[in-house]
Amino acid sequence: MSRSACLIFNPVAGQGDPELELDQIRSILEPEIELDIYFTTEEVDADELARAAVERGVEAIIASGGDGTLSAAAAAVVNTNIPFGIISRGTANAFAAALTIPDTIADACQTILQGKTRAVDVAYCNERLMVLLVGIGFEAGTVEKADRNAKNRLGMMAYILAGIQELGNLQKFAVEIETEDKIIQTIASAVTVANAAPATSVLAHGPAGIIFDDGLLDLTIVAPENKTGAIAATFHLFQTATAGTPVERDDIGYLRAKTFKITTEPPQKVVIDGEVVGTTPVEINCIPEGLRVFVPSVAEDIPTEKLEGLPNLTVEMKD
Ligand SMILES: Nc1ncnc2c1ncn2[C@@H]1O[C@H](COP(=O)(O)OP(=O)(O)OP(=O)(O)O)[C@@H](O)[C@H]1O
Repeated sequence: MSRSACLIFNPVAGQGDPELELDQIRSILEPEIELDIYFTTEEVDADELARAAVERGVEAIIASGGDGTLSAAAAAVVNTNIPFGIISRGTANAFAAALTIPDTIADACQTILQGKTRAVDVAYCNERLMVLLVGIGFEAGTVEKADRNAKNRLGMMAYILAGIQELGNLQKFAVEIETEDKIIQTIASAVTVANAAPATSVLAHGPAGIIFDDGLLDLTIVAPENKTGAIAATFHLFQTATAGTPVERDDIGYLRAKTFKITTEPPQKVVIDGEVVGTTPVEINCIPEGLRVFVPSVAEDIPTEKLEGLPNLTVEMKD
């Protein structure tokens, strides 16, 4: 056995049985990787454990928990060049979906065993790390309503129901957005700045695709007139995010930049990678290739050919 890693494990994440899940991780990884295992507690979070691991000079850091655990651990690993492994066991698992990493324990462990890494961008939002996205306005209410209890009872449905409830409270705010080369002022209900985003984070999907290693961030402004408009806008975002096409509604706008300074009137709550962490104003700066992540060695490319299933199909390969 020549490889070693620090495994940071959140024993209360998700809705599974943590003992069984840890056994499964150990049974797959330990034949090849010597694991030094640390548990998060209410007092000691993944960030603190990962910082200590970086100081010990570990070969790799693997975090296992929900998006909160993964984001906290990643904060300590940024700009260290230490490879970072992700084993998602949370409710939303947006991290894995956005970075195209498998979200089952078995496949996530295989990805780490394969050993292939890829440099991905990250960003700092008011000095706090963001790997996925920052949500201003609408998203905070959704995250606050989907608390630990609701997630334990309902899983992913907790977020969906909270989102529907929040549509009833839709608030508008004045926003000023400053990039490297422009200043924009408008009225919005949600502003989302994404480095990487799963298709389920519909409010981030104004542009056709969010690329997590292009050195840029994508900002989407959603500004519906009323609740009916909000439902129509959300549905349109859902359709375009799924199809990978840009939005085409007057009440949704988007732009791409390295840096965003955002102020709102009145101040709005800010959600970073799924956690409510303060209020506007925010300054968000992209850190190109700041995190080295274990990724599947076979990229999950969109297939360019599909023939099987066609009637009376024959395929003859030419010399
Ligand atoms: N041993 C523990 N006991 C109680 N709380 C813990 C413990 N370890 C971590 N936590 C808390 O768990 C939260 C992070 O949970 P995490 O995001 O990993 O899982 P989740 O909430 O199930 O997933 P998701 O973010 O996908 O909804 C943090 O607030 C952290 O303080």
